[in-house]
Amino acid sequence: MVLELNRRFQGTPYASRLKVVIEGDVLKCDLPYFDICVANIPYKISSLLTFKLLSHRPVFRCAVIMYQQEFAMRLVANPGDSLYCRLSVNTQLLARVSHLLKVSRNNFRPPPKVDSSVVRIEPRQPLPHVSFKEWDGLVRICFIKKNKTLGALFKQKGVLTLLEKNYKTLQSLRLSGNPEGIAEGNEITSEDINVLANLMDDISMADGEREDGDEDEEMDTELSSNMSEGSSFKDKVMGVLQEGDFLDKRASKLSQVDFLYLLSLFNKAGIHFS
Ligand SMILES: C[S@+](CC[C@H](N)C(=O)[O-])C[C@H]1O[C@@H](n2cnc3c(N)ncnc32)[C@H](O)[C@@H]1O
Repeated sequence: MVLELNRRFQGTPYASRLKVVIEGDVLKCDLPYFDICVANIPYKISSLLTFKLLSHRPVFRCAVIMYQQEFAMRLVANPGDSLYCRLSVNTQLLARVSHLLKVSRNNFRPPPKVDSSVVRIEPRQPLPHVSFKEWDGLVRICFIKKNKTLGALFKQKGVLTLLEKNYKTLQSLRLSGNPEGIAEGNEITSEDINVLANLMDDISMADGEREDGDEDEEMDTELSSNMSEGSSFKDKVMGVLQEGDFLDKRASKLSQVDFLYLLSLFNKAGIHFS
């Protein structure tokens, strides 16, 4: 991995530090200030390294990284694309990502088993004002099955039980006058992004293949509920979706702005995801 400092240092005593070489595990070492990162990375650390870079402060200008092609296509996927997933939404919250070029496995001797792609990552400046835990909590639910309507997803007992538990906890914190425990929509912090890096750890290359799996049924059984049909909390959740015209929408087609709007509607109704 090559980290490059700004060209304005050229001709100054700092010129010898224009490029930095650090020996060590990139996931464990502290990275210095840098403007540009160019890297051909081991693909198994794709998520962790990407979110480590995105949590680095001060924010870098640009990273050009080679990934396994399917991972790269998921990073840059747009709403409606078949590979659009939680990884795309979370990365694009923090950065503008663009696909630069495909690199066939036949460009290497011996050829590896997979094709590659080079992607450019430019962190957003400023970062959006959102609690990342809240954001990812919402996105996680919406992508349990990305082609299912949000109305159907949020009706699941497991989802309602989880949200009602958060809701009641926050209500009692408010009543007990302990607002510190209450999650507010605030500026994204590097702590938030570290949370993200850990969450992303379980977004494996197989994530896209899970879209028609049984995760929603798993949630139903894992989080058993006493909630009766037509309970007032369920009505509250459905009311939020209706207010934003989200009942018949599907995560596979929602943009960043849609997710931010939906999160703001839930939070306004006192419903939180973390
Ligand atoms: C240039 S190769 C690219 C390999 C190819 N993209 C792949 O995934 O098989 C990656 C280089 O990163 C090094 N490497 C592996 N894990 C690392 C880590 N955690 N920190 C720093 N370098 C690492 C390897 O020794 C290797 O030289």
